[in-house]
Amino acid sequence: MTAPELVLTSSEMRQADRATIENGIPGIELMRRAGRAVADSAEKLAAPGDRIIVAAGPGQNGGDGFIAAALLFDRGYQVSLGLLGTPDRLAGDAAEAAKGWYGKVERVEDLSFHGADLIIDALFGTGLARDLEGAARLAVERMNASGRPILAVDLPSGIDGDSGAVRGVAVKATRTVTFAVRKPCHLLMPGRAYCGPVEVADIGIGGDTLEAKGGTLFANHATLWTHALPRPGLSSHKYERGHTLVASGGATRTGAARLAARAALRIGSGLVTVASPPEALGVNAAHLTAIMLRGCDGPEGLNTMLQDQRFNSLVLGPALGIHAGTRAMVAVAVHARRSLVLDADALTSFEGLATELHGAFRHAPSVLTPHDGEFNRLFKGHPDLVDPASKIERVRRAAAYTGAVVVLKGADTVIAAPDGRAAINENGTPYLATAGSGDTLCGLIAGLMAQGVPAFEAACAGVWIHAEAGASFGPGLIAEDLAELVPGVLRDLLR
Ligand SMILES: NC(=O)C1=CN([C@@H]2O[C@H](COP(=O)(O)OP(=O)(O)OC[C@H]3O[C@@H](n4cnc5c(N)ncnc54)[C@H](OP(=O)(O)O)[C@@H]3O)[C@@H](O)[C@H]2O)[C@@H](O)CC1
Ligand SMILES: Nc1ncnc2c1ncn2[C@@H]1O[C@H](COP(=O)(O)OP(=O)(O)O)[C@@H](O)[C@H]1O
Ligand SMILES: [K+]
Repeated sequence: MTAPELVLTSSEMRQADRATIENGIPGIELMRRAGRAVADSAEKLAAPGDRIIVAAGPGQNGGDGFIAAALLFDRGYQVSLGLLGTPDRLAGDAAEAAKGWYGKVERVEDLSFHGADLIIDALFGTGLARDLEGAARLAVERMNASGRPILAVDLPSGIDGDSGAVRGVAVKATRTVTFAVRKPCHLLMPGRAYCGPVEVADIGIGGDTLEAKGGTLFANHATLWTHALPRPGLSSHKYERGHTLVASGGATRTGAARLAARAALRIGSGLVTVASPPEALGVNAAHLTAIMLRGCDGPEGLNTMLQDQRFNSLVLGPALGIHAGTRAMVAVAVHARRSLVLDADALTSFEGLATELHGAFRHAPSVLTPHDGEFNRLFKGHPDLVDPASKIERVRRAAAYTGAVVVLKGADTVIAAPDGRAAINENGTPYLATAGSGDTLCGLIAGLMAQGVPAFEAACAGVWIHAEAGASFGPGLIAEDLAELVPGVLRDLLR
């Protein structure tokens, strides 16, 4: 089976780099391999003899640029190179690499990018330390304005490697070639949108080293969780496949719960029940067939229902109402120690009250699924959770704080577990931004947990399957479609 795809932060990558050097591959050799990968990648974007302009920065990213420039010159291209700063500032391997470039070292300010068939952006990589200003900023703006194809070395200059944020201004790359593994900025927004297709070049940093220095952050693909997906055996009966309970809102707010319930059933929960306030029983009954329905009056009603141990997975939040009653229902669910997914109103009801959720979810598999707005409302007053620039860091901290797996939704949904594991999702589509889409996601995750899938794997699988279903449909997608598309996605996964 293919291993999960590791993603390393800038500092983890530096450690892997150092360990590789200590194990006997000199830094300059790693840089030569990186530069060769850049040259090889450039050839895919250029025609023989094309004019290639390299913009090199003052660090090792610039060093990669010098190596690539020399190789491309040897391969018959017309190559010019401009440096940001002066050659005497180059140090270490970058200074060594610069010695292999026999052409003129121009000032990056003097380069005319309009004349290029291809630009190689080797200004900054993982060492970017602050916003771009002055000559650096101007160089990036001029590259972008040229309209010429740009190959980014490691990452587009101006993008923060760990957060994917734009530090003032950033190169809009046509393609990016990175080394050993992808970095967070290749998957997180807005960085992902600046990279173009990302090529990962093997420069001889071993899998064991990458695993040892990273090992907790992944791209969210099936390789991460497919082993945990339920596969019913020949003699399985529905009671072995779990019973998901979804709490419904009042008479005019019932659709969200039914969307979640339908998704839980489609993902394989053996039974699904909607727990409905008495006044909404009629509306719910008119719309449910395979899904069961029970009257449930607030927190006490939920408490009574949960005496039945067969309800092993719960969804609370979609259209439940923002008030103390919802908080009380969450308390009942937490006390009952069932698998739990909390979304929407169940999260917003704790606005400003996040301390009540501190460590609350440690004792049972639990998943919180906020979007940015819900996340910021829930954790406002906790700058350590809302302020970090990196979405991965925010989600990891929220997971550690609450004891739940946290799914921070968006175009770059990040899933993190209290133990530090995290995954970034990238197979979504903007068509998923439609009313009720999040409710469906809750149901998928709860339905997987009902079948015994651990919380982190259930959250990662739920997010991926949800996104895959949405992407397979495309324009015109509405939330009702999503659950119906799940069987097709599952069929491919379980094949
Ligand atoms: N890891 C690996 O396995 C391998 C890594 N390799 C390559 O190394 C790259 C990382 O190299 P790196 O650490 O030297 O950092 P890099 O991105 O060149 O930038 C640092 C320089 O920029 C400067 N600077 C920073 N911000 C600035 C700003 N806003 N405006 C202006 N200046 C600014 C900063 O100067 P200072 O902050 O000191 O003023 C420093 O001089 C990596 O991306 C990959 O391409 C490969 O060669 C081989 C294998
Ligand atoms: N641009 C996008 N690309 C990919 N997925 C997206 C995008 N925008 C939203 N989504 C996904 O759509 C879903 C929307 O959920 P949510 O915001 O809770 O909506 P609702 O409350 O209407 O159900 C989330 O799973 C989110 O990750
Ligand atoms: K770069």
